[in-house]
Amino acid sequence: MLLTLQDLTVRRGLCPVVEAVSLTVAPGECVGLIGPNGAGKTSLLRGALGLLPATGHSSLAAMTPDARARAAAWLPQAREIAWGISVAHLVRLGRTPHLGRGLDDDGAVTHALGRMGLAQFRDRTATQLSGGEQARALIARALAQEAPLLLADEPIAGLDPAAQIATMRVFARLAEEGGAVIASLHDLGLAARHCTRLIVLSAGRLVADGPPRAVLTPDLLAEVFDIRAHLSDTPDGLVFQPLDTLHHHGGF
Ligand SMILES: Nc1ncnc2c1ncn2[C@@H]1O[C@H](COP(=O)(O)OP(=O)(O)OP(=O)(O)O)[C@@H](O)[C@H]1O
Repeated sequence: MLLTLQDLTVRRGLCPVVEAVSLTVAPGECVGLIGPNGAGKTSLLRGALGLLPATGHSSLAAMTPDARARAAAWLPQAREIAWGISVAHLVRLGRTPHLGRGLDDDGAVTHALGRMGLAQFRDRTATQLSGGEQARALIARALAQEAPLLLADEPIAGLDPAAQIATMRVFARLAEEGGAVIASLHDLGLAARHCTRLIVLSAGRLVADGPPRAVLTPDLLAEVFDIRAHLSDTPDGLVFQPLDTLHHHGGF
């Protein structure tokens, strides 16, 4: 297993915002972590990494920082790049856990830039990229780490449609190559099409876990997301379109 969580509970202040979550993630899985705003997705990812205090067990949080940096790459939600360094230099920072180990760091940087369609940007100053380009550069930095597991918090937010699809395909490919990805996502259509498995959080609890077709039922969409949606199997895969809010939870 690349990740094991047992009864992971994360508190912010006195309130548990993630409650007794248990799950395992195996090589080959591209997992979409879904749930409404405030459901606890970021808290779960950060708790699993040991970046937030948590009770219960996380196999990653239990590792030494060096071992963890080789076991898992982390793409946080904040996308701002503060340093006026080249894109290649930024992506190379992802190699930090491996430096001095005689690995092909230049090759890993070039490969990660290529995967994110940034080869022509490698010598540009990172702070002079557009918001979406900066987001792709930060994904490339996480890819350059070449860890078996990637945890990504809303990785496709702010990307144009082509870049969103391409990024989800990169994640699916990582899983096919024997790694695993856990990405928090709000776009349920892309989650349904590209993930092998969806994990649903609602008010800090894991309420569904399985293949997209089994998880995205009308009842779950109504109960957890407060929406009605169209779902159909097509030659292009599962197509999901939100149609309306149900206002069970009051709407705005
Ligand atoms: N620093 C904090 N102090 C207290 N409560 C917090 C803090 N950060 C987050 N919370 C609360 O914890 C809960 C879970 O937040 P979290 O960011 O994990 O949700 P999320 O599912 O990632 O949401 P979103 O989709 O909006 O990013 C929310 O109710 C939020 O208000």
